[in-house]
Amino acid sequence: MATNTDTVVLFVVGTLAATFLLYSSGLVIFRLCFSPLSQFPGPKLAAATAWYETLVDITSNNFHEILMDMHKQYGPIIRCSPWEISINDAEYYTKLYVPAGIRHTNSMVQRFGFGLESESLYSAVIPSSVLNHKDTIATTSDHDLHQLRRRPLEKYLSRQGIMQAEAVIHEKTRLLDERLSAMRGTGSVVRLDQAYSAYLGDITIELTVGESSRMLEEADFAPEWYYVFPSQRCCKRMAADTHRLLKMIPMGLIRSAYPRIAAFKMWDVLGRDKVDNIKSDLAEEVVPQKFSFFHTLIRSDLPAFEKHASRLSAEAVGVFGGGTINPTSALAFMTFHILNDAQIHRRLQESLTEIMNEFPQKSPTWIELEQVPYLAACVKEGLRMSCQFRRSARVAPHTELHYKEWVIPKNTAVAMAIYNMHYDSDVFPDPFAFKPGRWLGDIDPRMNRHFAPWGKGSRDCPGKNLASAEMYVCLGTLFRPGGPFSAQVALKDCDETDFALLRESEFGVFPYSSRGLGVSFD
Ligand code: HEM
Repeated sequence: MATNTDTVVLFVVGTLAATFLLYSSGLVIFRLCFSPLSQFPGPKLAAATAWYETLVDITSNNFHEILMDMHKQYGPIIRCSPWEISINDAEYYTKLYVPAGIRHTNSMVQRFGFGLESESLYSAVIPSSVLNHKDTIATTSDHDLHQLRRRPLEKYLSRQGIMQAEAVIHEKTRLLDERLSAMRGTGSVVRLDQAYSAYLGDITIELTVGESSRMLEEADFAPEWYYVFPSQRCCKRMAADTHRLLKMIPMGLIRSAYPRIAAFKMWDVLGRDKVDNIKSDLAEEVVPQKFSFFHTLIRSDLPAFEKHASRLSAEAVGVFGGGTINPTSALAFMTFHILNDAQIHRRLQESLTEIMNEFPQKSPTWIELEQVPYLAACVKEGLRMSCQFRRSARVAPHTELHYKEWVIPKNTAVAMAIYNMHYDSDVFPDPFAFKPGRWLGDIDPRMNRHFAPWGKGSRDCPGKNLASAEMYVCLGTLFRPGGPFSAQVALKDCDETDFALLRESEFGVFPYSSRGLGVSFD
């Protein structure tokens, strides 16, 4: 027999369930019939609830493909979530992703599931407040604050800025070249992807905080730094509290128990330590060994709240990550495909004969290497394929946007996926194949319009010149005739499956089970 308490519990649960149902139905009816976006075409399910995309993210991670199919079915402009429009028309890319001088652009604060706000699904799992990452350039939504934060980095990493700092790239490239060349004929096997992450980490850290981290000199190329990336993805699946706990456990203990997690912590600690060092150097008027971004930033006239230690260390972590993760994936991806195809390998080597003929007495500059057509073709093809897979929506807070006959209300999130443009089979036939030759000769002019590996506008990649210089100098040096890859090198314990880009992250990443880029020098 039901007691009074049971009746009360049943009543409360029933009322809550009914309220929830009523609220959800009302919300769905509003979104489908009365929202200012209700006139836009697209699947009703995606317009009704963001749980649709959230569930795809959790189960199959292929929303970018589903989005492409939606465009095929409903046309170039669709509503892809309750609050977001997606456009698939490369001609519109530069109209949406505009420089700061053209109009104000906020980034979209991502929402998921019930519509909770979060920078991404990732930071919904580990809130950015836990990582202190919410105050970085990349995670600042408001246009004005974003510009204030971004301008100094943009200037420091401009084409001119990188040309001045190029000596660091050449110095590290020679070191990498010497280490790999010394292995020739020894039968040694090296994890080239780890070597690249040490190389890129050393350059980024030296340029941004003025001191070398010397990972390239370590016997095994500092695998901890390399594992920061997969460990970040591993932590992504954990609860926020796990990360909070991690912060309390001594580094040595974690390192011995689970080195990959130690890498994640190391990243955080490094950001804080470097910023603290610079602050105390500046207080004691110690002259830095090398000019650096953070020295300039801390000395600049930015408002004091912008120079708060926790914000700056979060920014440092962001720049170290941006400077290592994407370029490592891109370089390893390109190197795999070049080594995996004897014809591409031979052609690249031949194309470098003339420009590299005075090496090591003289290294050609990044700008000179950009002029080698086949090298440029390999870099472009690699960037086309290892691009950003998720879309980055932009919001024009003060103006309506116009696309063909459509008027998009102001303050609406509008996105265009780089993936849709880079993998469009009309423009790039056989888009999943690495074919540098497609970039040579009289190319379809649409290819350049579809190509946006760095994004565009006021929030494009500020590291594009640095990354580009690194890729040209590194590939040009290592693949030159007489270089480390001109002797008997073979891919070791890896094949295409290890480099099949996963779309689960912002950018295409290698599968978690990837055996990495093993190369043997026989
Ligand atoms: C192959 C190498 C790289 C690729 C393909 C790449 C690509 C991108 C893209 C597409 C964006 C725009 C994301 C968006 O629209 O939401 C971006 C943003 C960013 N990248 Fe890169 N990047 C690379 C290397 C670097 C490097 C070397 C650095 C730093 C030294 C860096 C730092 C950043 C930062 C801080 C942002 C955020 C910019 C903002 O929100 O204003 N990236 N990157």
